[in-house]
Amino acid sequence: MATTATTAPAAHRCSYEDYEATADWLRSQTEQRPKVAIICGSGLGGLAEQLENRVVIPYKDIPNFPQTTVEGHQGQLVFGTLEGHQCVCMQGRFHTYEGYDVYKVTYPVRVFSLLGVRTLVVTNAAGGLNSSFSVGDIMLIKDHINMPGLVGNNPLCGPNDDRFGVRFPCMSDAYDRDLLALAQQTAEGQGIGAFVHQGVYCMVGGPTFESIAEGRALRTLGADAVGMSTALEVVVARHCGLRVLGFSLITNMVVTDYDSTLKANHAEVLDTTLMRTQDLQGLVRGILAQMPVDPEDLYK
Ligand SMILES: O=P(O)(O)O[C@@H]1C[C@H](O)[C@@H](CO)O1
Ligand SMILES: Nc1nc2[nH]cnc2c(=O)[nH]1
Repeated sequence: MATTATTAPAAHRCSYEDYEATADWLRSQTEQRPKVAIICGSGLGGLAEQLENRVVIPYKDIPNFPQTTVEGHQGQLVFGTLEGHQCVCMQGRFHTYEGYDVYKVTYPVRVFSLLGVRTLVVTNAAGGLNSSFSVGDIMLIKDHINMPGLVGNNPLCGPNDDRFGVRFPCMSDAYDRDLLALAQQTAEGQGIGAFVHQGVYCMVGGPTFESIAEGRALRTLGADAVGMSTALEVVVARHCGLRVLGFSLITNMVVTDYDSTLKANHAEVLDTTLMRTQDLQGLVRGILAQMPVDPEDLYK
């Protein structure tokens, strides 16, 4: 009998023991015990270079880890300290368009949770849909539209493992409002508020960029930016109780006009990340510098 995304065969899902085996192996490679995980988007891996006392572990050496296949994603975990926080950075993430299922794409998030991570910072490169945005703007993600999840391709499909979280997790609070406010305030303090906005990120499957009709439809749905990642990771992070802070770098404007001759392409995406990577790194550092090391102390 044919299987659908909602009834993925158990073999495609990962067991608690798989996640634990990976977490145990990572613990055996470093004494660092990160509380913050950072997933770096396309061309945005430079943030991991900022860590002090770095321990670098290639994905190919990590049990059960997938490999990155996309240009701009290096394929290694970097442990280290940033602004006083013990962090683990994914220099390269996984996407469903690479052929990975939603369980593999989100595999690292549950491993991070088992390692003791409490806060997840996600970054991505995205196409701008909001006509007031410009290329090079930074969007603080205040909400998402999880397009794969809405049609049943959700990493929480299948039997629920209560050791991670509840069967029906809430997503109306997916992006931590206190961290969002701190990010906005930090951006203003750093004098970059003019190109930092808040907005809704829509995840689509890719790897095609949007047709004009698709771009228009997503804008009508309420998306301010569109990309091919992040929402699945955030769903799994919220399921296991992590706080989430998300950033989209607007690397191109989605074409929504039949008279336009612009054509989205990955080279342009990577070029724009070069232009803004320092600002984004500075912003993340500025936020971490003001964030209490113990998340329980946040805003006490
Ligand atoms: O990993 P992210 O979401 O930053 O990567 C975006 C989406 C595609 O992977 C790629 C398209 O250029 O950039
Ligand atoms: N889907 C999608 N992903 C992107 N990632 C960077 N730019 C884009 C875009 O225009 N569309």
